[in-house]
Amino acid sequence: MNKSLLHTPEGVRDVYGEEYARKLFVEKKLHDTIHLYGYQDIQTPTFEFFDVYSKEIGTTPSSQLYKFFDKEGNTLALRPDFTPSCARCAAKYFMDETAPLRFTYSGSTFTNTSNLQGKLKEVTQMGAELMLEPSVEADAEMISLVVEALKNCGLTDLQITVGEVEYFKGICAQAGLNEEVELKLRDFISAKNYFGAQELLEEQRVRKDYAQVLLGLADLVKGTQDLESAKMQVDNERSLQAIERLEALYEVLKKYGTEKYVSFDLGLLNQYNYYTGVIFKGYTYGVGDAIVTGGRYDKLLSYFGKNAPAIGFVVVVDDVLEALSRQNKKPHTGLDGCLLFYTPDSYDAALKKANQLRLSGVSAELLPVSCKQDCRRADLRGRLRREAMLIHADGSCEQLKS
Ligand SMILES: N[C@@H](Cc1c[nH]c[nH+]1)C(=O)O
Repeated sequence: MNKSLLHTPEGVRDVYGEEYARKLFVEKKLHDTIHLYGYQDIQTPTFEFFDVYSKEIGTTPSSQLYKFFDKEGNTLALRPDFTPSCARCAAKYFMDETAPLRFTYSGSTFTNTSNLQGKLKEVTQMGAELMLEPSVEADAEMISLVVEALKNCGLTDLQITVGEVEYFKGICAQAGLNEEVELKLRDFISAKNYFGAQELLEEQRVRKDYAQVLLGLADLVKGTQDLESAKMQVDNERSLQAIERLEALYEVLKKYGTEKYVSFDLGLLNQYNYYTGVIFKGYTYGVGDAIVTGGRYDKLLSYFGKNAPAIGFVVVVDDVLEALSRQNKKPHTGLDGCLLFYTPDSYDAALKKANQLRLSGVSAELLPVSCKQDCRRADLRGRLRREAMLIHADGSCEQLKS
């Protein structure tokens, strides 16, 4: 046998046994919370026409997409991001709808990053999108839902960093930067590469006072009191309105009681270009990257023919699990059911017992006693905690030790 057949490619992995039980548990907790806010499940395809994720849409760069062709010669791409698919789906089935739409979804996303980055190329995401709702109340609902969902999974140390892309865009417009330069600058600022940003601004001969505000973005605000000082730095309407939106958002978050998890950062920018307003990222300790990302995208649906505002988020389920494990908060998933061992003459009694257990909602696996050792070993390997019983012909059960 070719041993290399047992390996998976870089960036994808198997999940089994107790780890998978924990993953399902976390998914259920997230899903239950999202449902409590009235979000309806939707399922979009794992691959779409390439155009759904093209440059104009503003999602993952084309170089990081898994692209392939169908027999008709269409270019297809594996989903790197749920949001464009949801936007397409909403435009297709709810074109004439004017009332708010709430969707939730979960599944894999795929990004073809370099192996050197050591990142998973297939991750499990669960997310929610609130469409046709332009209000600040919608922004607050999304952020508060993120907090509640993560708390429900067992995470307590949470930090939701909130920014507003219009603050940055307002200054860029005032400074006369074209879109290409704006995107470059955004990437430098996101990567906290201030030398790169400075060089770019000098090269573009940006007025000193604008350059100073752009370079100081990350340090500008941490708390709400500082929002006032961020206002003083700018005199363009777009940036001022962005701050006013954050102030209003903070007031609604207080009504939810989630404001203590929130801090503001006007240097928070996202590589996705479809964001048009409030954006946010959620952090906890144990994982370097954000475990949640989201924001407002009021123009994306118009690419699919429907003019409608929207906001949403995704939780990276794999990262939530990693955080829980690093924080020693592995969810307790309870017993995974029973192994019922039978001898050649106790099969009938064992089947009866198994049926009784199943009727009461307990999982029961029937096994010949001859494989007792092997089965226990397999359970141990997957770190499953299952009770084991030997069933005798008279129906009596003998508890087996692991
Ligand atoms: N799809 C975005 C998150 C998001 C959902 N809705 C709005 N934004 C991401 O993958 O980062």
